[in-house]
Parts: sequence; structure tokens; C-alpha cells
Amino acid sequence: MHIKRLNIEGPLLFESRLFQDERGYFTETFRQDAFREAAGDHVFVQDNRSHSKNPGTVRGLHFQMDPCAQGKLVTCLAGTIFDVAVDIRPGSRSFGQHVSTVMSGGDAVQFWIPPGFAHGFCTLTPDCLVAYKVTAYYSPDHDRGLAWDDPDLGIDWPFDLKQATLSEKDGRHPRLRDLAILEKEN
Ligand SMILES: Cc1cn([C@H]2C[C@H](O)[C@@H](COP(=O)(O)OP(=O)(O)O[C@H]3O[C@@H](C)C(=O)[C@@H](O)[C@H]3O)O2)c(=O)[nH]c1=O
Repeated sequence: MHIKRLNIEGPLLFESRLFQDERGYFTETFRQDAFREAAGDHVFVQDNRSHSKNPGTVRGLHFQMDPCAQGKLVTCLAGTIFDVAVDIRPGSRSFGQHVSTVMSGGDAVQFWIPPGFAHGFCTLTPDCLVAYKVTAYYSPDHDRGLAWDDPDLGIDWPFDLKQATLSEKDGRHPRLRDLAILEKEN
């Protein structure tokens, strides 16, 4: 398993080896030992999957408040997505900055996003399947969002933003500067 560190302390890219043969391929998608060594002790308690029909679908940016903050290990099983994690850890040196990656079905890459980040993605092809493990259960009471197109975040979404498809909920998240929960710390 190859592990790539990114510009922000915390998020990681895990790349597994693909064993190809005439049948197709085999790959290990998760190893507790390699994960723990690189990312620390986290326990995954829930696995999720979403399907997005159209390119230009945006989901995010989402996070859960403490004590239900979630670390997420994200992978793309089909299609191609642009995935992004924004640092909203109070007091972090990289607060408000983000890291991103493009992931496709079959490339055996997993994106580790620790608790304290807002996460989202957009789809670049039809029929994107995204699967992810999380370290805390879904809690609607702690579920929060951040505006995916907040200009202060400077995310270079690689599609025509005017064509974005998103949920009603994702269309009304606050900008980073208006996130009340963070005002005091930063
Ligand atoms: C996230 C989640 C949603 N739901 C329900 C609530 C709602 O009725 C329906 C759809 O939820 P959402 O619109 O929030 O789904 P979605 O926009 O796909 O939300 C996901 O987006 C990505 C970017 C993430 O990072 C995830 O953690 C999660 O927030 O599914 C659960 O039952 N369990 C869950 O864990």
C-alpha cells in the first residue's frame, strides 16, 4: 500500500496494488495495520455508498459537529469524481485551506479525510459510485454544511459551475466566514 501525504497535515491518499489478470483485477481496499500506522487509531463504524446519475452533481460540503465528527475514508468505485476536503479545525494553521484529488473507479485509491474537515465532491462522468467508511455514526442533529462554492475557499471545481446539480439542502449552506460555530476560535 502506497501512502501519499498532502499539503495539509492529516488527509492522506492510500493507493493499493492492483493485481491484474485475464479475469480482471484483485485489490485490497483496507488494511487496519497500514491505516493505523499512517493515520492513527480510528475505528470505522459505518459504511456508506452513493450513486450520482449525472456529471456535474455536487454533494457537500458536509461535516458533523463534535462529539459526532467523522473521519472518512472515501473511494470511487465507478465513474470519476473530484473530491475535496476543507480544513475547518479550529486553530489549525491551514484553517480554510483545502486538498483535493480526482479518483476513478478501478484506480484503487482511497482518500482519508480526518475529523475536522468538511468534505464534498463533484462528479465528472455519469453514474458515479462513491463508497466510504466513517468513524462516527450519522447524526442528523450534528450534520452541518459549508457552501461548496464559497469564493473564500478558492476551490477550482473542474466543471461548468452553472450546470451543477445539488440537493436543496446543499444550496443553502453558509459561507466559511458565517459558520457561527467557528467564529470564536478563528
Ligand atoms: C449521510 C447520511 C444520510 N442519510 C440519509 C439522510 C437523507 O435523507 C439521505 C440523503 O442524505 P444526504 O443528502 O446528506 O446525502 P449526501 O449528500 O450524499 O451526503 C454525503 O455527502 C458526502 C459529501 C459526505 O461527506 C457524506 O458524509 C454525506 O454527508 O440519506 C442517512 O440515513 N445516513 C447517512 O449517513
